[in-house]
Amino acid sequence: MEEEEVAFDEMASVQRLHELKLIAPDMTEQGIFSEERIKNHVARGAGITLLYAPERVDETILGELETLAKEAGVLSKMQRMQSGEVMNCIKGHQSENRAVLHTAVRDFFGEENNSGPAKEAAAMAKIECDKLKQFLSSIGDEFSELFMIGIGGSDLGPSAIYYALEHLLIKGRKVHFINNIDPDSLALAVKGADLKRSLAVVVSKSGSTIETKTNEEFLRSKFKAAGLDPGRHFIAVTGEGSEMDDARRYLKVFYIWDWIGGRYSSTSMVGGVLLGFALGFDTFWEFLKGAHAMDQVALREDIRSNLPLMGALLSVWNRNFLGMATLAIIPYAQGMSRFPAHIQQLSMESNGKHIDRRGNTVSHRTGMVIWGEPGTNAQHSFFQLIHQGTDTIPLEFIGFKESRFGDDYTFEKTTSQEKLIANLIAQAIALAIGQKSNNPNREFLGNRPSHLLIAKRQDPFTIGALLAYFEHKVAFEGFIWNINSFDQEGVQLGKVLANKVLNRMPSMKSASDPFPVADAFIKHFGDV
Ligand SMILES: O=P(O)(O)OC[C@H]1O[C@](O)(CO)[C@@H](O)[C@@H]1O
Repeated sequence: MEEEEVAFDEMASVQRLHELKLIAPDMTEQGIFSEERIKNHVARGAGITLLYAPERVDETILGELETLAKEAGVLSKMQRMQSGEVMNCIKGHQSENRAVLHTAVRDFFGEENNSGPAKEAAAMAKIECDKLKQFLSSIGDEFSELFMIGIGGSDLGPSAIYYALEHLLIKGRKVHFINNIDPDSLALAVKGADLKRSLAVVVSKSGSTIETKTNEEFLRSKFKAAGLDPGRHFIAVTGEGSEMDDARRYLKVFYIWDWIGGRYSSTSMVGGVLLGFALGFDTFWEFLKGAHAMDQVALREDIRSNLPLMGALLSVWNRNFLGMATLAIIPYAQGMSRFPAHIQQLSMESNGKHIDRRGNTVSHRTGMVIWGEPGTNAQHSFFQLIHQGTDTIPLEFIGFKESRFGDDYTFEKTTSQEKLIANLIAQAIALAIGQKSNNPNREFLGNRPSHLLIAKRQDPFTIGALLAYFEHKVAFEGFIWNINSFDQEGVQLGKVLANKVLNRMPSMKSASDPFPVADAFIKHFGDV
């Protein structure tokens, strides 16, 4: 059997980990959360420190998790993925059969250890970067606003990154995100916008997503109504050869290719046009550098210093052995407020699978439900359930030592930034060690695991590294579970049915009910 075919439940390490879960360390034991433990549970790379002392692991468990990583051959899979092998496939069944090369679109920074498909992909991506640089300098100050139209992977990552780096917004520039098919999004965005000085970037890898197409036409109609030629304002980012690949309709067309999955595409032109326009090309370049630095970390053979692999192993431990179904991503940084939504798509669209890489139904759990909100706000809303509810919810905290603007205030001897980070640390400790009390209402059971991703500041390099950390963490989880993390067949059925319902709607309209929702519902069920 090939290395990549090892079924999760058949690995010897998996059997041993099932035994070890029964003796997982009790974090509420006095003295367990020692300085030595904290020092021994740290990994550093690409400017990020991963602190995982609050997880329910000890040396024996970590050793066995390392064996699991080796048995599943995850490092060789990561290497093969980054060098352009076809990793997006289901053997013996029709599937996308593609390379997975999002790492190539940021592989310009020196190591150049790639050859073959990865090298070719990097060269194609570099041409798009050069095109972008040239385009941005050619428009000068002609445009001050940008509408970004796209949905899912063509929106979530770029907008999450934009908000994380918004403090670097070029003076006088403004961006609007239009994703939902809800017409109110667009109606609100164009209110007060100066269309004469606006660009619109339409992002769709397939070039055929109905929400994006509709919003594009809707926005074009606004430009036309203002007496403007959309062809002088609209830019496309799309798959080469897609129906949007039409230079006559756009001021400029930028390309992505089928070897970049939508949710893994933020470092391609999918994020590039928006980030370059809003923050400047050099900022975008620094962001790519950070992502590339984490790509290198993901190849580290020493598992304890491979941050995304360690993150994946901890999640697999919590998911498959300690039985946890969800994971909360809690950034202690308001600018990161859209990051949980991006990681949610990245992880749930990738690892929401119940078949393995041969099409067999798996006998183990796969992707977790991902959700989250920034702290400290989250503490004042749903943390009660995390502390004292009946489900154990692991957490992935993100924090920065410095604030973005450096504009802070000392109140009662500490700054706001210090209060923010103190809260993060306090939550991780409180959730792990709990609190004993004679009053059951004041008792905290503890043993609620978490780990912390800490960096100096929210700069472009760090945000790139954090993005790539999650991309690789998700891929490593998929490698361990032996599933294909790179397709998304599950979202197709809904799209097909929505079109059927839409096609029927006109014939069902009547004077008394121009929007026959209930009838459409009944008719459709009747047909199934
Ligand atoms: O970039 P496109 O082709 O418009 O797709 C948008 C999104 O829709 C999906 O295909 C899911 O419907 C995502 O995977 C993708 O990120």
